Amino acid sequence: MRDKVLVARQVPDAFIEQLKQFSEVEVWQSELNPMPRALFLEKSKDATVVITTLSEKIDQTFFEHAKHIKGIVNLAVGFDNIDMKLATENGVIVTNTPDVLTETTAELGLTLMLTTARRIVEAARYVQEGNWKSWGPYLLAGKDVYGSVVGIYGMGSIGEALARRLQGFNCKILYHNRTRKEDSERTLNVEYRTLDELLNESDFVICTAPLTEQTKGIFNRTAFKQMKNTGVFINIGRGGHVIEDDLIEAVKSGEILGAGLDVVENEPINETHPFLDMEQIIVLPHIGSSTVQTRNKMVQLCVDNTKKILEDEEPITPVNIKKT
Ligand SMILES: NC(=O)C1=CN([C@@H]2O[C@H](COP(=O)(O)OP(=O)(O)OC[C@H]3O[C@@H](n4cnc5c(N)ncnc54)[C@H](O)[C@@H]3O)[C@@H](O)[C@H]2O)C=CC1
Ligand SMILES: CC(=O)C(=O)O
Repeated sequence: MRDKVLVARQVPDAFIEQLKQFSEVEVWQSELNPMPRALFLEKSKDATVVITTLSEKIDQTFFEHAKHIKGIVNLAVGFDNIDMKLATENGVIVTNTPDVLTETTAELGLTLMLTTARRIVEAARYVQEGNWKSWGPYLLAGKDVYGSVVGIYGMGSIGEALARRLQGFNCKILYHNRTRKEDSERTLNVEYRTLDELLNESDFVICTAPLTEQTKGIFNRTAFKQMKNTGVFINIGRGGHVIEDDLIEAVKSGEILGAGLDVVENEPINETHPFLDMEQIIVLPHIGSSTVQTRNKMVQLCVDNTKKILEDEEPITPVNIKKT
């Protein structure tokens, strides 16, 4: 019998055709809505590989259902949806999609900085709503990215790609990372700081770290208090890095100027979320990697990783188990 691959998010047909060349395939037919949890668990029962997104939680319940599972192929570089300890204990290979999305996500990070600093969303809405009758409130509202001090929290692939872009804006670039990166300091002209120093000194603080037990809730009341009153917080990491009530309080009380968020804690949010009442908080619907070219590269990498796992070969981008 052929192995079954369960694809939990609709992807272009050409990729499904590739998968069908070496496996049975079941696909959740919606690009927009995640596969319902009960259905995902049911369909995982006879799957050898599942191709997942951040919506699919891979936990104890999953492993109780997916008795034949060999690989979890995550359509994302972040894998905080997966209990890695359990996966490894169960001998299950996990793969992700590093590198192919780095430049696109950094580009979105820079876009979000510029958008937030120059208040592009509110200014465009002001015109759309027919309010541009005289030189309005946005004439004196912007903040320069050019020449500013930018603190990058998490100097990995995306952090470095962002640093390269910010050089063109003549920024002083500070970073905080789990381990100090002396090579990057030399090649990218970035300076290491403790997190406290980074928060104190930066005009923009941008989070590009993975969500882990150590980074969860790191942007909280204490952190925002350390930032400049004119400081802007940008998050392209994960919503879980931020205590959202503390961010709202920090912006309302003027402890920081504003925030641009590509990610929030419970995605998607609806119009009742308090962020959406606040002009100085811009929220995007988690589109860091969302260009057609990059999403296609991510899916192709998932197909290639799946094939390797089914052929008992080392996958291209494993997160945990390496064959010796
Ligand atoms: N908004 C979006 O659409 C996207 C968001 N992401 C997020 O960005 C994250 C980073 O992606 P990459 O740069 O490709 O990963 P990466 O693994 O290349 O870089 C992560 C960096 O964070 C550092 N780090 C880990 N724990 C830390 C800690 N406790 N304190 C300080 N630094 C720490 C690591 O040492 C590493 O340098 C992903 O895990 C994901 O959560 C990634 C892609 C798209
Ligand atoms: C899309 C995303 O958030 C990731 O690749 O981690």
